[in-house]
Amino acid sequence: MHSLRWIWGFLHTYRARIAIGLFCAVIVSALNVLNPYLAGRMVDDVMYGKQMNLLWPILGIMIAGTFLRTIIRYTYQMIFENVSQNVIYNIREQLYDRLHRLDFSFYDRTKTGDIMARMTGDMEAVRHFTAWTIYMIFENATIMLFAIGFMFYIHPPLALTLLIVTPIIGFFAFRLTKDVRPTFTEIRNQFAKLNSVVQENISGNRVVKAFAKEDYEIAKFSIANEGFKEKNLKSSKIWEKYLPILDSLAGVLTVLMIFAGGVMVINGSLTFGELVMFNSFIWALSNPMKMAGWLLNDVQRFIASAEKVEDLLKTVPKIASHDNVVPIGEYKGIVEFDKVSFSYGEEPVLKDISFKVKPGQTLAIIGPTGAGKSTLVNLLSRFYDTTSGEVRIDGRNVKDWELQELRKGMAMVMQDIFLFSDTIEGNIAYGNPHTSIDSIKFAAKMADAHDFISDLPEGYETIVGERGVGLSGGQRQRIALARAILKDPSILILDDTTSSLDMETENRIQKTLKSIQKNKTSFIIAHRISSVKDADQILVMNNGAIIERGTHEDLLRKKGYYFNVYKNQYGNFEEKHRDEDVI
Ligand SMILES: Nc1ncnc2c1ncn2[C@@H]1O[C@H](COP(=O)(O)OP(=O)(O)OP(=O)(O)O)[C@@H](O)[C@H]1O
Repeated sequence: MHSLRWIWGFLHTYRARIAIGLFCAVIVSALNVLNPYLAGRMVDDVMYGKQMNLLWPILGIMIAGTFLRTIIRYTYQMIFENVSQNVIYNIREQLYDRLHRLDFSFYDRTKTGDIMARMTGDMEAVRHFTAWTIYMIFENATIMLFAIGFMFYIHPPLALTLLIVTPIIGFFAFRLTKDVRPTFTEIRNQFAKLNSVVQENISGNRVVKAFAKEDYEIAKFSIANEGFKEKNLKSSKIWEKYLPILDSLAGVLTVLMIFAGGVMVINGSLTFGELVMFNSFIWALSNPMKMAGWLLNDVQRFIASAEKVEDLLKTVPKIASHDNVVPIGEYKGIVEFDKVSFSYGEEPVLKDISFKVKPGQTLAIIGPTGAGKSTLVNLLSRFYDTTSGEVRIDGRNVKDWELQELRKGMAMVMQDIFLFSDTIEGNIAYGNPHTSIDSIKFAAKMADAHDFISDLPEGYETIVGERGVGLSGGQRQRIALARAILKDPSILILDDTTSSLDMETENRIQKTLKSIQKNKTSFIIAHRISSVKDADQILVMNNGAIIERGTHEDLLRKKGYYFNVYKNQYGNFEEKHRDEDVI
C-alpha cells in the first residue's frame, strides 16, 4: 500500500490521462462480454429460432465490436506507456538530482553497484508496473466484473455455482503473494551485489590484471551470479507450486459449467444459447484468475524495487544549506579553524586544530600518511562537518554559507584525480564551460601542461579516456591543476598535486603559481619539503594534531619532525644548508 501511495505521488500529475485510459479499459471490458452474449443469441435466435434476418446484423456487430475493442485497447496501452515514460523520466530526474545532493558520507557507505541497480533494474520494475501492470489489473478486474454481472443477469443459479470456486482461487492467490514477496526483495538485493562485483571489476581491471587475479575475480563473480540464479529459482519454485493450483482451479470452472449447465439445459431451465454464453464467459472468469498470479508477481516485484528507489529519494543529505542563509556577496577567502575536532566514526581524526590564513597567504600542511591532512581541507568545503569547533570563512561559519556559494569560491585539486571522458579542453573548462580557448591555454600554461597538450596529435581536442586513461599520472595532475586555476578561486587547495611530477616541473609550476596566488588563500598538502618550503605558514600534522607550526626556517630551527623530514629528503642538513640553491 505504501509503495502504491508513493507511486501515486508521481502518477497524479497525469490523472486525467489515466482516467481516460481506465475509462477506455472499461469500454474494452464491456466489449469483451459482447461477443459471448451475441454468440448465445446466434444459437438461440438464429440457429434454433430460425430468425435468419438477425444473422448478418449479429455478425456485423461482432466484427465491429472486435475492431473497436482492438483500437481502444491500443489507445489506452499507448496512454499508459506514455504516462509510464513520463513518470520514469520524472523519478530518474529526481534520483539523479538527489545523487548530486548527497554528501561524501553517503558515498563512503554506499556501493556504486547498488546505486546503479536502483537506477536501472529497480527503475525498470517501476516502469513495467506503471506501463502494464496497472491497466492489466484494472482490465482483468473489470472483465471479470462484467462477466459476473452478465452471468447473474442471464442465469443466477449457474452464475452462483461457478463463483463457488473463486474464494478458493483468491486464497491461493493471496498465499502466492505472501510467499513470493520476500524472494523478490532477495532477488533485487542479489542483483545489486552482482552489479557491485561487475562495477568494481571493470573499474579495477588494471589492478586485477597486475596481480593476475582474473581467476579469483571470475570465481567471485560466479558466486554472486550463482546467488542470483538461486534466488530466482527459489522464487520460481514458489510460483511452480501455486500456478498449477490456480490453473487447475480455473479448469475446474469449465468442468463445473459443463456439468451444472448441461443438467440445467436437460431440465429446461437454461437454453442452449445461454450455455454457449456461459461457456464463453468462463474465459472471462478463468483468464483473470490465471493472470492474477502473474500480476501479483509483478506487484511484488514493483514493491521490492519501489522501496529501494523511494529509499534513495528520501535519503537526506547530512550536509546542506540551512533555511536562513543569506548570500555573502563578496568572497575574500579568510580561512579560520577554531578548535576543530572531527571523526568519521568513533576514532578522532582531527584534534583541536586552530589556525588562520589570509588572502595572499599560503598554508602548507605536511605530515605522515593518515595524519589527517586531506580530512582537514575536506572540512573547508564542507564535504564533512566538524564534530566540534568551527571552520570560518570570511568570519562566517561554513555551516551558515549557502553551500554552492561556499564551494564556488574554492577550487580543489584532489589527491585522487578524476578526469571525465571528454576532450582535454572540456576537462580544463569543467568549472567554467563558457570560457575562451585562450583562457584555457593560459591556465594550462600556468599548470605547465600546455607543451605536452600541444604535442598531442589533436592538442586540446584530444579525448581522454574514462578517469583520464591515456595520460600519465603527472599529466593528469597538471590538467587537474589547470582546471582549478581556470576557476580563478578565492581559495585554492592543492592536495598532493605535484606528487607525480619531477622536481624541475614542480619548480616551474611553483614559480608560475606565485603570480596567480597573490590575492588567493592557498592550501598546499604535500610530502615533499620542496613543495611546502615557501609557504607563509607550515603546519606539521601527526595523528590528527598539529605538532609543529611556523615557516620553513622556524621549523628547521626547531629540529623536530620537519627537520627530520628535511634531513631525509636532502641528506646531511649542515652540508646542504650551505648550498642555499637546493632549497
Ligand atoms: N571517508 C573516510 N571514512 C573513514 N575514515 C577515513 C575516511 N577518509 C579518511 N579516513 C581516515 O582518516 C584518517 C586521516 O586520513 P586523511 O586522508 O585525512 O590522511 P592524510 O594525512 O591526508 O593521508 P595521506 O598523506 O596518505 O593522504 C586516516 O586514518 C584514514 O583512514
